[in-house]
Amino acid sequence: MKRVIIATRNKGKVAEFEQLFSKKGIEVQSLLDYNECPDVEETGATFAENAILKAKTIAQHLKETVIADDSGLIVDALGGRPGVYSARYAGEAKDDQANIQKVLQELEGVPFEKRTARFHCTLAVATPDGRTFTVDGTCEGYITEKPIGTNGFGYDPIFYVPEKQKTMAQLTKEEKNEISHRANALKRLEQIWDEAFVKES
Ligand SMILES: O=c1nc[nH]c2c1ncn2[C@H]1C[C@H](O)[C@@H](COP(=O)(O)OP(=O)(O)OP(=O)(O)O)O1
Ligand SMILES: [Mg+2]
Repeated sequence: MKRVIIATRNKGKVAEFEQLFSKKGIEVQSLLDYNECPDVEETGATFAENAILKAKTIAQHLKETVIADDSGLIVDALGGRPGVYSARYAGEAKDDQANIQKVLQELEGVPFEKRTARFHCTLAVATPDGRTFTVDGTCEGYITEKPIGTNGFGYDPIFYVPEKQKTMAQLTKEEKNEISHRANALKRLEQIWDEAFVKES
C-alpha cells in the first residue's frame, strides 16, 4: 500500500490527513509512529519557514520524503494574531482551551462583522536530499463569542464557517475536509503531486 509520512505529533491533524488520504488509498504515518524523531523547535517567522524547518529536519532524520503542516488562526481585529504563534498563544503548554479564552478575551466588545478571521495552512514537502517546496491553503470565517461544538481540535469551537452556518467544531471530519485550510492546501499539493513523496511500503 502507498503511504505518506506527515511530520506532526498533533492528533487532530493526523485524523484529518487520514481521512483525506484514505480516499486515495494512501496510508498516513506520523511522528506518533516514529517516536524517536526529535521535536522541532518552531523558530521561523512565517508558516512557510516553520513548515520547512519541520519537514527538513524529519526528512533528514528518517531519510524519507515527508510532509509537514504549519498552521494557525489569523484574526483581523487582532492585527493577524495569533498567527504563527497560534499553538503557544497562551503559553508554552499548548493548551487549546487557554488559547481560545485568550482570543475571546481580546475580542471582547468587537461586533460580529468585525470578527473576521481565517485559518492558514502551509504544507512543506522535504526530500532526504534536502529539496523542499511549499503550498498554502486558507479558510475564511468569523470568531464566535463563545465556544460551540466539540469536534475537531485547536480553535475549531470559536471559528464560524458562513457557508456551513456552523462552527468548525460542529462539522464532521468529512464536512471540515470539504472546506478547511488543510484540505485546500492539500488540493494545491495534488496539483504538483510527485511520486517522490509517495512510496510503496
Ligand atoms: O484545523 C484547525 N482547527 C483548529 N485549530 C487549528 C487548525 N489548524 C491549526 N490550528 C491551530 C492549532 C494550533 O494552535 C496551531 C497549529 O500549530 P502548529 O505548530 O502548526 O501545530 P502543532 O504544534 O499542534 O503540531 P505540529 O507542529 O507537530 O504539527 O493552529
Ligand atoms: Mg507546532
